[in-house]
Amino acid sequence: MESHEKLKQWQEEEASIRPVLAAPGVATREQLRERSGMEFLNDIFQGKLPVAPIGALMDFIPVHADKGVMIFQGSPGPQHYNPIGMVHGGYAATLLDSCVGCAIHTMLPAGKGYSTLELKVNYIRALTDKTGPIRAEGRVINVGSQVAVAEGRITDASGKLYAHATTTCLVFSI
Ligand SMILES: CC(C)(COP(=O)(O)OP(=O)(O)OC[C@H]1O[C@@H](n2cnc3c(N)ncnc32)[C@H](O)[C@@H]1OP(=O)(O)O)[C@@H](O)C(=O)NCCC(=O)NCCSC(=O)Cc1ccccc1
Repeated sequence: MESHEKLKQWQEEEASIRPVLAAPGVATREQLRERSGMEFLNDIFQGKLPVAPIGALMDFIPVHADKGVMIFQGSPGPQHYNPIGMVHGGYAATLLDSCVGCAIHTMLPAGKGYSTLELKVNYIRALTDKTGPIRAEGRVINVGSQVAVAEGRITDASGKLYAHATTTCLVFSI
């Protein structure tokens, strides 16, 4: 697909998903415990559970979840800058932490939770307010009974890579 077609597709997908999402908030422990990771994320997509407040703060949304895969989309703007002229590294780190963690969550059964133990980010090229929509795509590498690992990549609609990450998460009963 040509990059301008992909850009249009990304913009249309974001426009169709945003109105369905519920207000930002935090699920109760019971809502978390009784759903598998896929059920939990599907309920967020259907507006039955709140979206993450960090997404509202930093202006990114979930756009896709499947077994082992999670994608967020955002458009970096002036509010995300550091004082030296490009998007703060925390923006990419936040999207990458989100997509790799949720990718792991898609593999967990009901009654299991997770938390990031470690995140390693490589910044390949600077994000700016001209970059346009970007996607952070997380993919599971392995999910064990106690430890899960995943990787994530931030790209624009032309496929240009901006940052990538690996994570180690703890898996535990909730
Ligand atoms: C530049 C480099 C570090 C090294 O790249 P190289 O190994 O030499 O690789 P390569 O030559 O392949 O170039 C790759 C791309 O880089 C571009 N480019 C190259 N040289 C320059 C240059 N001199 N100036 C500008 N751009 C340059 C080049 O055109 C190409 O892009 P293109 O293919 O044309 O689209 C690159 O990895 C990078 O920008 N990473 C992102 C770092 C980042 O955003 N960190 C997070 C923010 S920091 C933060 O927030 C901390 C903080 C907090 C609070 C307060 C203050 C600070």
